Amino acid sequence: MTDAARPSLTPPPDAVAPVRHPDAPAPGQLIEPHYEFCFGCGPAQPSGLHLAARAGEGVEIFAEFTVAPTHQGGPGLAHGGVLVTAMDDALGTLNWLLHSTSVTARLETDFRRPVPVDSTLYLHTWVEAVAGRKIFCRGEARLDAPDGPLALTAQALFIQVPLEHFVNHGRPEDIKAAMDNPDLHKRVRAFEVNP
Ligand SMILES: CCCCCCCCCCCCCC(=O)SCCNC(=O)CCNC(=O)[C@H](O)C(C)(C)COP(=O)(O)OP(=O)(O)OC[C@H]1O[C@@H](n2cnc3c(N)ncnc32)[C@H](O)[C@@H]1OP(=O)(O)O
Repeated sequence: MTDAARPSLTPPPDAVAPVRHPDAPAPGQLIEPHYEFCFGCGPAQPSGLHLAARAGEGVEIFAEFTVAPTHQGGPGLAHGGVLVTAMDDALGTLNWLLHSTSVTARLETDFRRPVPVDSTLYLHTWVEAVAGRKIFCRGEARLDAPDGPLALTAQALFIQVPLEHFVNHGRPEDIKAAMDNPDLHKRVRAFEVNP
């Protein structure tokens, strides 16, 4: 599908190039999960994807995820929704490079080839442009090597939200537990910018 057919995912004429925040993780640095119970990257989520993400040189992320038997859709194949989750998380991790908090408003994914269990998906996501609160991003995922066959491509619109977005909408006991966690406090401070 052409960009013209995806108007809400195409940056408007007044959009600007993304700026890598001066305190963004250095290129090659492993990025800490934003939340230990995140289904995408949280280490405390037993059946989660355990996505491992690194900052790139630009406003970009390189991430890896190995498909486990718990991620199956068809026999021996990754579930499409799981692959979208991996892409969503790798796109969400771009927040660290902009030092903003944003959430997925729209995510369009093209599945280019089946992804078998035990294979590793190499994801690359980047911010294409920013227009006010709107962050236009793209991603691709390749099979078993950073330059392996293309398995997934995606285009997304993220919208910047204040930290209260999470506090106001999350289940209260999880918000309280997260607030009581000093490690999370440290991470949240990195995002203390007003959209
Ligand atoms: C404490 C831990 C901190 C962790 C931080 C890191 C978190 C990382 C998480 C990573 C995890 C992975 C990531 C995840 O999984 S994030 C989880 C999945 N996403 C969500 O739960 C988001 C749910 N949606 C919302 O909360 C609201 O709808 C948002 C906040 C998105 C917008 O509601 P808000 O009331 O604020 O704004 P608005 O409605 O005035 O819209 C503003 C503008 O945007 C345009 N628009 C809106 N939607 C769409 C759309 N679908 N297509 C096209 N355009 C759309 C809209 O037309 C308008 O444009 P314009 O009229 O101005 O031109």
